[in-house]
Amino acid sequence: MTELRIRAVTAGYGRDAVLESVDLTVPEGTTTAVLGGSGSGKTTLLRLIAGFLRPSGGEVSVGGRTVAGPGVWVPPERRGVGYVRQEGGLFPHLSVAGNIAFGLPWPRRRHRARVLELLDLVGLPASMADRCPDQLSGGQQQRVALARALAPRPGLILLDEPFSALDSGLRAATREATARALRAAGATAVLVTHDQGEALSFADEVAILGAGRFRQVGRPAEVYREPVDAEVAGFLGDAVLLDGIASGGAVSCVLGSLPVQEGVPDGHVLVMVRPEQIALTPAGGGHLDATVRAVSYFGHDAIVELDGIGDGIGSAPSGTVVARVLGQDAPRSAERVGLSVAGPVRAFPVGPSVARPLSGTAAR
Ligand SMILES: Nc1ncnc2c1ncn2[C@@H]1O[C@H](COP(=O)(O)OP(=O)(O)OP(=O)(O)O)[C@@H](O)[C@H]1O
Repeated sequence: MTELRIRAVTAGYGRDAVLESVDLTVPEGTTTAVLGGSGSGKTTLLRLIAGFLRPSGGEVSVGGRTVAGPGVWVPPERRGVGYVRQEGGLFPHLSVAGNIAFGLPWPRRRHRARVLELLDLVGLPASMADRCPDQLSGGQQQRVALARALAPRPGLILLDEPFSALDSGLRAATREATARALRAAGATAVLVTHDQGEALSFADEVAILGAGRFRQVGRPAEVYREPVDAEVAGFLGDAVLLDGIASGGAVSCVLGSLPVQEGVPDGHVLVMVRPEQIALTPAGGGHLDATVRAVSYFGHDAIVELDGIGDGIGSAPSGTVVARVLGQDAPRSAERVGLSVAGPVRAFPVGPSVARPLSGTAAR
């Protein structure tokens, strides 16, 4: 089992630093998902850990051994790190067994039993061993790529958006098979993804990368419920953002007076409410009434845009407040409904010099 530690690492291409003095620890046997926008440096981070890129400062250690740092450089093949790419990258001219065996050290490449064990680990039947990659579905190919990466028993596995090319059903099944295989192998893993649901459901910890550094690292429920700022909140899921005034443990905003999470100083704040915190009732049955402006129906749930909300501070004629409800409970457009908010809500202090109109927006 292997811990990954990254300390004050700066890296990039030429003179352009993509990562600036970043720190990250992935405890042994756990998975951290790195979430960030396109171009934020997720792949650069994996290349740095794998040894395909040298840092210009800082230190990377794998299993307590420094693999990159001042005066130290361990080449990729000697780091004991597995890498699974977005497209799997199987060798088309080798069978499934040949691809997996390629990941084994030379003397063991003929060990059929180990190949079959690895197929089983990633949830594929032994009968697939002699197929060619083009006779497999995308999800099966990704599982073979994972088996190949796990073959030499690396302590650390890097997964670079390995599910993103798969359709949603296959994606979920492949993700679950991967999580099971990683647990069974006891591997430490770093998953890079654009998909917040994937990051929150797959990993023990989520690390949000932006502007060259980690903006927040924490357990999924912690980063979802207690994001450090509005931008991170928007990265992790839908967020209704409202101007408000905090005072004595409550905030006043267009949704009324709401209990606020601890530690928010009195004053002007940006209030964050997750859409599922807003419950809809028949008109007159909640704290406030509102009018349904539009409904986006997804089957299992629906997003309901609301306006005409009762008298909070600064009623928000141009802002958007959205609620997430069960699909079967979705109201109709133009219907008048009641709403109430399950607190406490999150709020971010706003500097006194920042003059903002009181309004509401939905970061999606
Ligand atoms: N080989 C390279 N040479 C120069 N610049 C590069 C190179 N590879 C990546 N970059 C730049 O580094 C930045 C980070 O790229 P990176 O691929 O790490 O981002 P990412 O978060 O993985 O993006 P995406 O989600 O779109 O894959 C981008 O601005 C990119 O243009």
